[in-house]
Amino acid sequence: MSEPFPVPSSSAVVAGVPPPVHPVLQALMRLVLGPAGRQRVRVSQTLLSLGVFLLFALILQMAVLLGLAAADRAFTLTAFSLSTAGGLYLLIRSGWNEVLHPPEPSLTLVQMVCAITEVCWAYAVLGEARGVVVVMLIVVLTFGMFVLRPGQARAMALLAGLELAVVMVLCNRSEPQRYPAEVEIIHAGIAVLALGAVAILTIRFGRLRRRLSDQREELRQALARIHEMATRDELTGLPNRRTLRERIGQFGAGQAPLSVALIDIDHFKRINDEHGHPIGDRALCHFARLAEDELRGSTDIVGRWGGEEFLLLLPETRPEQAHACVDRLRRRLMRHPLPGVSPVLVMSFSAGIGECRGAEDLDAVIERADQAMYRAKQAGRGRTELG
Ligand SMILES: Nc1nc2c(ncn2[C@@H]2O[C@H](COP(=O)(O)OP(=O)(O)OP(=O)(O)O)[C@@H](O)[C@H]2O)c(=O)[nH]1
Repeated sequence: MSEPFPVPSSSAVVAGVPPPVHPVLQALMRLVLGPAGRQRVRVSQTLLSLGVFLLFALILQMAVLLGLAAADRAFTLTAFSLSTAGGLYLLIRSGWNEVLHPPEPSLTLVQMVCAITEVCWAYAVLGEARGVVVVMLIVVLTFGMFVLRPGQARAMALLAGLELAVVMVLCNRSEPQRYPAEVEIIHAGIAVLALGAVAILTIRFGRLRRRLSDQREELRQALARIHEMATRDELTGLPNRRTLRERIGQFGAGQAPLSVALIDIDHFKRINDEHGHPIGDRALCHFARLAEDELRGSTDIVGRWGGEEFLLLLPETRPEQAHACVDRLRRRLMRHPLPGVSPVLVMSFSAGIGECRGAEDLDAVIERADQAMYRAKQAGRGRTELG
């Protein structure tokens, strides 16, 4: 007989894989919490606060049974707090929170304002047991500890203090025997202490979170820079030799037709000698931009192989087509001298083309392209040879 619930295998437990969830439980979780993702986290947080208010309703009920609170007042407060918490749950579960308040879809501030109001209201309901209200306010403010910005934390603590003060004064005015001024002063002092401490902690926590998030952003940028440095040629911005080798590896052996063209700028030493090294650098960048422009951006790749050598990877291209492509690039280079250089600097290059044949190692293809390029140099430069 099969197990009613799938039992996790010991290897899954050892590997830290979460045990499988029964499909019925999965469907139930989906119904109550919604699909996985950020919204599910928001829904479960709202559900948690609904749970807290259910407990709160039980405490109120106990207070009624013990004769500490009037049943009608407790009922009104319970109805209000459960309907606001339930309404917020439905609002977030339905996804309307993202439509109504996109900048802060968790509606944390709204939830906290409701909770603070209900807890302060309880102060007027609970009579002799009202001391617990300060503890409840701390619980409410603690909910904001992980999400509120320092300014918001201050505002929430201030709101809690103000609302409590108003309720205290009103209670003292309407029922001075039940809410004597001296007891209210002590309660107010304790509330100021407790709310102040939670607010300070929340503000510090908020600053720490901001620092962490800034550091995470710096780290992300640093990683992007490191990745750029590791994969791109610093001078021309083209993929470097390592990246080219990786891309060649990705093509995989036998995925013909793939042509490889090795290009070497002619008499580059002379350019450096006659115009200076900075102009030589600019000449390499000039070639890089023209080559990028000439190739099919989505499939072809041009990278710097080293020095004044460039490599073209031309997938789905036969050697004759690659030959035509390289010659087009040469003509373009001759039509576009390096701007702002006198006397006019017209560059040319020699190229060798290798074709990937069947399951041949791509290093061997590059080697053939290199030999063909050498032959082009030998034959007088400014030409392309097939390998
Ligand atoms: N400006 C500059 N020059 C470089 C760079 N990398 C390599 N070179 C120079 O490129 C020149 C290449 O010279 P050679 O290998 O003699 O070749 P060539 O002068 O191009 O002659 P052929 O290839 O035979 O046509 C050397 O002087 C290198 O210093 C670079 O990044 N910037």
